[in-house]
Amino acid sequence: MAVLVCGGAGYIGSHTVLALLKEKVEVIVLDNLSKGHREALPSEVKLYQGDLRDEKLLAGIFIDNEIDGVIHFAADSLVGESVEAPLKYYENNVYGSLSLLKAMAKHGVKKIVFSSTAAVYGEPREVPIVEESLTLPTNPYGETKLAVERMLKWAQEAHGIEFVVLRYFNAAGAEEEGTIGEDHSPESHLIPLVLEVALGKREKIYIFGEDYPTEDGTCVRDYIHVMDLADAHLLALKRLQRGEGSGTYNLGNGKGFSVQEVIETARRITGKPIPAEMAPRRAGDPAVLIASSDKARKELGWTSQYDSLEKIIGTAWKWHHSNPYGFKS
Ligand SMILES: NC(=O)c1ccc[n+]([C@@H]2O[C@H](COP(=O)([O-])OP(=O)(O)OC[C@H]3O[C@@H](n4cnc5c(N)ncnc54)[C@H](O)[C@@H]3O)[C@@H](O)[C@H]2O)c1
Ligand SMILES: O=c1ccn([C@@H]2O[C@H](COP(=O)(O)OP(=O)(O)O[C@H]3O[C@H](CO)[C@@H](O)[C@H](O)[C@H]3O)[C@@H](O)[C@H]2O)c(=O)[nH]1
Repeated sequence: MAVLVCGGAGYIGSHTVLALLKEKVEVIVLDNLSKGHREALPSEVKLYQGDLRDEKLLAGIFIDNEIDGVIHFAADSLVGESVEAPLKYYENNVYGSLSLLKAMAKHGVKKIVFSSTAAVYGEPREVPIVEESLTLPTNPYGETKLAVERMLKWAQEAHGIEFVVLRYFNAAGAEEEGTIGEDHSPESHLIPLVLEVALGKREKIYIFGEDYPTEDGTCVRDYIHVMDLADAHLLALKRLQRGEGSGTYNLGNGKGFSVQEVIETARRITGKPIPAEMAPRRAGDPAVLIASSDKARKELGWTSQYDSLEKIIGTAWKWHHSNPYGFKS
């Protein structure tokens, strides 16, 4: 089977490509390299360097390749930026997905796995968060992801496109051998920033808020290893192949760690002091985000291999330590 991976040169996409290749799935990647890296992909992978919104390019890809299914990672995904530039998010995330779904409907491709996010829930009313929890995004990023989720539902009804929506919590870590890892520019995620301090690339880490209603006052998040996410995509594709129908799944470890706990764990793993300084809250940050992934375990057969913060930060450190400047291109 051949799978088109949109955004496959990005962080989670490139790790998923590795998992697909391991299972001998033929992979075709579409990525405009706005955030991704050619180097993150094995040389044998066919890369179309172009944009999801380029309808001619998409038509060509579907005509030239026998594509059985699509995994769709391509999006802008910075919460803060989305508040400042909401239309950019509607343009890329909603219009890009619309363009993809139109091409799929036209070329008779009926399976898609879509990257959604915990940000669709907004400020949770209960933790752990289950899939039926209220979806009330507090920023345009989450709003655009929810809009695509709804578009998928209608595309299924009208065009028979079956979907698996995966709502990831906080992706972190790197492929075990340290060959690929996270390299965002600018970087905004906590774990890579903390490790950049350990590497001496940054002076200190700023802790955004110490007055949250949590045990140590800092925000709590559910960190999930990128290879566990990659596995979930394979399982989602298999579910669609078995004809078990569409579904929406949370993906997290079901355990929350505070910003302070992340920093302390990174200090232990790296053996570096990692200076930290308190800073004001970051707009739009919920205090606690923890997933219930029971549905993914039950219906996809998903399990987490990297279920401790030590394992997650350990693999991230291996990547950052041996590639302090990330990918070359
Ligand atoms: N990283 C996380 O913690 C996290 C959590 C929840 C959801 N997600 C979602 O998962 C997906 C992947 O996240 P990531 O961290 O790997 O991001 P990323 O930025 O590393 O990867 C996205 C890739 O898509 C490409 N891209 C973006 N717009 C494109 C377009 N119009 N045409 C072609 N290519 C395009 C980028 O160049 C990049 O390679 C995103 O959809 C994101 O919203 C990420
Ligand atoms: O320099 C920093 C960076 C982050 N944080 C805090 O660390 C936590 C985690 O932040 P970050 O790594 O930026 O992740 P989130 O903002 O939680 O968002 C991630 O996880 C969400 C799902 O939970 C996804 O929707 C987003 O795409 C993904 O970026 C938050 O409380 C931040 O306030 C700091 O204190 N200092």
